[in-house]
Amino acid sequence: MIYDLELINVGKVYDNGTTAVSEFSLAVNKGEFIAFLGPSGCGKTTTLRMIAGFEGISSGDMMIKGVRMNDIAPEQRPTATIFQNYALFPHMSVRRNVAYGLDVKGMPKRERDTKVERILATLGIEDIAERKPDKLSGGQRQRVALARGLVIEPDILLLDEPLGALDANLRKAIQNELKLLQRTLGVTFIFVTHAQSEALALSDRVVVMNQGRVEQISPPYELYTRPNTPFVAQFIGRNTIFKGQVRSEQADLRHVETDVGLLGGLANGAAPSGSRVNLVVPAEAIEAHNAEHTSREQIAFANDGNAIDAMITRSDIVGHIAHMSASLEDGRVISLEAHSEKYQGRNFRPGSKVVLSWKAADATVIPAH
Ligand SMILES: Nc1ncnc2c1ncn2[C@@H]1O[C@H](COP(=O)(O)OP(=O)(O)OP(=O)(O)O)[C@@H](O)[C@H]1O
Repeated sequence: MIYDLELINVGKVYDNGTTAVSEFSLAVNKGEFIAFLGPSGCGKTTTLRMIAGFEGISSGDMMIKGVRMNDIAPEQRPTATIFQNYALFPHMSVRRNVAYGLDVKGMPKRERDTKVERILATLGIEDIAERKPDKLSGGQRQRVALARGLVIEPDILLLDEPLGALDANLRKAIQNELKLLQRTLGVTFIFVTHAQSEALALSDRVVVMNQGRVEQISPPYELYTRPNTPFVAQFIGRNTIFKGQVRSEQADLRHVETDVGLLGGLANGAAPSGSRVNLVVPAEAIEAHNAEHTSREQIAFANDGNAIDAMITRSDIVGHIAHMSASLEDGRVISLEAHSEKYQGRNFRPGSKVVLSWKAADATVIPAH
């Protein structure tokens, strides 16, 4: 199988001895939208720059369409890069900025002009084609940068926090456009971002990085519902993590002895009896029941044994989402989230005694490492 992009155990050690990336492996299919997500300094930009050829690769191999790229100069690679600051030429009009990459390739004028007009139309920026970048809005500059990258018809478009300079509303609008554009053109996108919601909303698969290493590569929903590592469980979504030891196993189901009792979830990876694990429960999976109306035993019976005593400490409805916090017996405060309709007529005020439950299928058991 030939992938559009393949990184095989890629590593980067900078000249000053900093190890920025270790054993990064990833295989990307044509037309996939991949996001690199992780905290500042985890190696996202370094990896993107190695793919573009702006940084050398210290170990491993990088292939594009089956051809080894390690020693190929950036301009010889079938990639284009969009930088956060867009790096537009200030003295050139939009049209000339977009044409620049084709001029560098020595493309004949007619062919060049046809391609430039086509991409200006695709991005809806024909009417600003004669303007200079300083006469454009943030969103328009963003589109020009995209046009400039896409006009050379790269196999892979590399985007380094391309929406970082935009305000929240525009960011949302451009996210949708970007996704549509990528789908229409079928170009492979590799997108670097700090913003979790952006990575989850846009990409087919997310690469979560931590300290230069890949933690997990999964489609957004899976990342959200089935984290593979404690880091991902803490970094993505709003999860509660119970530490404990596996007491029993039955197919994927595990019962885990924790500080607040025996709790159930589905194993993601090896979690044999006796092993130390984390039980990860998403805020959306937890339901609050009024402790005065239903017994803990009844709730446990209906929820695979998952029923713990708690007290509501905060309860807010924001839009149509109910956000609550509850303190557990061990003093820990955890988050719950649900569609507000779910709790209509049930008045959970701070101080209310509740039993919290979730289905084992909604919780994930991962090795503690
Ligand atoms: N030119 C360089 N020389 C030495 N170390 C560097 C260089 N560039 C980056 N680093 C280091 O490599 C590590 C990874 O940096 P990188 O910029 O790839 O992270 P990042 O995930 O993109 O971070 P951010 O989200 O803040 O941009 C960091 O420890 C950083 O300090």
